[in-house]
Amino acid sequence: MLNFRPQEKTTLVRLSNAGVRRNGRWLVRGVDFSISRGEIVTLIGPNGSGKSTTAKTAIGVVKPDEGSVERMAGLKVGYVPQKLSVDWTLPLTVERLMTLTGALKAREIEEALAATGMLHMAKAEVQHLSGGEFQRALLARAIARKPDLLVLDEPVQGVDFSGEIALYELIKQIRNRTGCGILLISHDLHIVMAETDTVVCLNGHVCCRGTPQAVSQSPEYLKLFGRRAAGALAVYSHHHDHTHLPDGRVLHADGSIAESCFPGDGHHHHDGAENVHDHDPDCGCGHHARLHGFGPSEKRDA
Ligand SMILES: Nc1ncnc2c1ncn2[C@@H]1O[C@H](COP(=O)(O)OP(=O)(O)OP(=O)(O)O)[C@@H](O)[C@H]1O
Repeated sequence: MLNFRPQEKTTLVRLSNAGVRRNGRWLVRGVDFSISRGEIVTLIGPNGSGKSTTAKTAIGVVKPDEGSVERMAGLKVGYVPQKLSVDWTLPLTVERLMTLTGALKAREIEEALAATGMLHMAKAEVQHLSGGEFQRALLARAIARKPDLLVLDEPVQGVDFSGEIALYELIKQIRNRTGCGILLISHDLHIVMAETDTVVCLNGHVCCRGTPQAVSQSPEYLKLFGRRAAGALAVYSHHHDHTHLPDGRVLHADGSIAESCFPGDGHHHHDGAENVHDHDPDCGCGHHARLHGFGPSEKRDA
């Protein structure tokens, strides 16, 4: 059930040509995208491609060294980082985890835990939670202050496939109920939430972007995981034709090495005609995405 008015297209955050440089190396460069209220943007990319850096830049934890980041005035962010610095040797209940970074009213804690299906575990020790329960507890903490933008850095880490589907379902429900914008970081290059409006693939810069669309039905997949799984996940498959070396230089498919990688640098090849070029045709990056959606034929409750 959609409780917010989707026509409200308020831009929450906009990155324009944003770049972050550390120790003489560009961690990310030329990043352009925006997130509006009710929108889901997913960042994908190989390890070290700059996903977390980009997310931190979007919320203001990291300042861009070039380009700009605009945020809606008074933007409230709920952030679930990739790693938590918590002393796991100390006892910590789910309830206490909720207030580690700031006070919350009992009612706010209760509502957030209920929304993530964790109310019955309020008194449970965090150390004993399963991977899926732990991620739900972190989600509860992030939504408790009713953020305009929810930033989730790998929210399905340590969660099995069924748990992953359930978590994506929950994230979708939170978006539908509150109308917040969601910036998701996916550790998986191939699987993103089907509800994602825009997938931004990073590899030190924006390689490509696209909309995960349901274009096919896989009987094996549906048999294995059921129809609900088909509605929750889509596959976004593509490849990179260059690798970013540890020193920041770029190794291209033809073996040549360049200082940086930008559209029109002449080091990218184009795929065969069978690929669907679903990203910005002007990007010129030479990366092409093919979407194999395991799509639902039925209309979802978005
Ligand atoms: N503060 C920093 N100073 C120097 N280098 C950094 C800093 N933060 C990140 N890096 C480097 O920047 C690159 C991008 O890191 P980032 O964590 O953004 O990538 P990622 O795509 O999120 O990676 P992963 O999938 O492994 O989590 C990495 O090579 C990382 O070592």
